[in-house]
Amino acid sequence: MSALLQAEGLSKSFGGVEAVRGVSFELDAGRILAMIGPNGAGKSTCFNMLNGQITPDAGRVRLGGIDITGLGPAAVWRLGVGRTFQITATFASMKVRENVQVALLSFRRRAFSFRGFAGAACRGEADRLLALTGLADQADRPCGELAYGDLKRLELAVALANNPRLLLMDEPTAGMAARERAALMRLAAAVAREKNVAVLFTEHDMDVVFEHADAVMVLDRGERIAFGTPQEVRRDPRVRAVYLGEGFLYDARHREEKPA
Ligand SMILES: Nc1ncnc2c1ncn2[C@@H]1O[C@H](COP(=O)(O)OP(=O)(O)OP(=O)(O)O)[C@@H](O)[C@H]1O
Repeated sequence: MSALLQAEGLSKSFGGVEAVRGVSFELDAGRILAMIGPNGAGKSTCFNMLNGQITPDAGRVRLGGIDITGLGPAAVWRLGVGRTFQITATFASMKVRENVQVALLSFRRRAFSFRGFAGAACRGEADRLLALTGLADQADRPCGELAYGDLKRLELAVALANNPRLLLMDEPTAGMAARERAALMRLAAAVAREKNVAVLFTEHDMDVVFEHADAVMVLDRGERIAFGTPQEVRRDPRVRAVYLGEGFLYDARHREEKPA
């Protein structure tokens, strides 16, 4: 059986800059893939080609065997690609539950009005998503009052509203304290397994990457330079060269990797 997500030879240039060059990879349902690389490696451009924000110059993207290359973000979202953003994207004045309801209504193409928000629409389903993401007891609070970690959970609940088969998470733990980071990624991993959702995330925190990803893809200057299990990638000489001098290969959790 073919993989849920198949990216084949993706390329994109901006003027003279080749942001992504011939990147291919596959991702199965229920698996978690981290995409890492130094600043400017092409991670965001790759992400944007997967969710339809950018049309590749070359290459194809297939989801469940269907070619989605060149479709816009709304069409890609409808086909089952959810996305969380680096900057939290919720409506501050609305309640937590209402934010999820709006996402659910939007997916069902049902009309809603901000002034006369019905309150009852999709309420049960919204509450199920809030329970799944550990926010049941915050459902009636305005989003503007939430702690940052809870806002990120809410983003995850909103991203799950279209029942995605693939979830794209752009630096999901940016700005969070270490304990919160681990909790959010444990949650994302649990959701991936429970709902058989494939997760692709970009991340600068290597502890998060090595602890939560099933596989890691490394980009450098637009090219894929490594793909494998966290252990394989950590040992890869090209990856080591790219990250030379950065502590992540030798951090406290992987003492066995520390050079003598
Ligand atoms: N819209 C754009 N116009 C011009 N150049 C761009 C555009 N988007 C990206 N680039 C360039 O393409 C290259 C790859 O950028 P991209 O943002 O994809 O990298 P990244 O790995 O996500 O970086 P970071 O970790 O800093 O977010 C960079 O050289 C960047 O300057």
